[in-house]
Amino acid sequence: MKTIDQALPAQVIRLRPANSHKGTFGRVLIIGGNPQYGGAAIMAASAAVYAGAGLVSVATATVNRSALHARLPEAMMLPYDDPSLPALIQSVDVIVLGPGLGTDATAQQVLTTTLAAVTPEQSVIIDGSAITLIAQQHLTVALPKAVWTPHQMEWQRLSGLAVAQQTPTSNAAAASQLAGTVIVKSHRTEIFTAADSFLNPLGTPAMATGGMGDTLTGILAAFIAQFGHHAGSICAAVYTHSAIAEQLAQDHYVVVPSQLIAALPAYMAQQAKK
Ligand SMILES: NC(=O)C1=CN([C@@H]2O[C@H](COP(=O)(O)OP(=O)(O)OC[C@H]3O[C@@H](n4cnc5c(N)ncnc54)[C@H](O)[C@@H]3O)[C@@H](O)[C@H]2O)[C@@H](O)CC1
Ligand SMILES: Nc1ncnc2c1ncn2[C@@H]1O[C@H](COP(=O)(O)OP(=O)(O)O)[C@@H](O)[C@H]1O
Ligand SMILES: [Mg+2]
Repeated sequence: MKTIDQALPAQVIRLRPANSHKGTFGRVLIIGGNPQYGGAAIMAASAAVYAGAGLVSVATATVNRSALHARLPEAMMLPYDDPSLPALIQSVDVIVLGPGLGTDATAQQVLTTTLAAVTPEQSVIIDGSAITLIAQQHLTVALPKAVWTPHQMEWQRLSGLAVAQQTPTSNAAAASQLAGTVIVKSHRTEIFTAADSFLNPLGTPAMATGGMGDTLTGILAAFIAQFGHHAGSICAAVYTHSAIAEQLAQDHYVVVPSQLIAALPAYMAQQAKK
């Protein structure tokens, strides 16, 4: 397993070309946020906007509309049970499926609609409740550009490996059974691509607070949208999330996801100039 190099974010995060527009930096769609977990979709969308995605939309429960618009006017919104969801899905480059989606019948319907609408060219980050639903039903997801982001409990559900059995070797074997890339999140996150595996050397217990993983999905989506779907972008996104948290944790007991999100543009400008 390779350790992610501290020079990687500067290699991946580039200065923006002068001749560019919002379309240059990719279209991201966040699908999640039921009436109980609207904040998860808002944090994922905020992270995508602040990490530089060109256009960000959110498909979420209707009740979250005002909160989303008040908190993040840059994002567009569609109710996740709207009949035009498949058309919206097909118009974007990167989809985040699952933060705060929940596991009830509505969530199941949204999952089914989304998996039927996505194409193999699209990057799909599968997180949170979507992982739990897919694991419960033993669904096979054959998307080559899937990026799975389970925490250890979600990974237990998906892989069948109890948390105590989640060693790098057994994680790699289980990850190879899934299409795409698997990010097994823990205090030292591991990343498994088809060809390689990587260890994130950063991260702090100040990150152990609800919404931190929702935030990672937005950063991943924005990095893939801007810098391409490859191991470098994915590892740089994971590293950036933890690097900013470590900086903030020097003088903050807990790193609040919204605070990490607000720090993204400055961190990225610094890396782009290197
Ligand atoms: N503000 C919000 O709206 C929030 C919504 N959330 C959403 O709530 C839904 C349920 O997710 P949960 O993760 O809470 O529930 P899960 O049922 O998936 O996880 C249950 C528990 O697993 C335990 N656990 C063991 N090892 C862990 C590890 N390494 N990392 C994280 N947890 C570990 C934790 O105690 C956690 O509460 C997801 O859709 C998620 O996106 C959460 O992200 C929390 C914040
Ligand atoms: N003690 C810790 N040390 C390092 N990183 C942590 C620690 N606790 C949590 N994290 C990171 O925070 C994120 C938590 O993700 P997740 O549990 O999905 O959060 P949520 O679903 O509440 O948004 C992961 O990226 C994980 O690696
Ligand atoms: Mg999570």
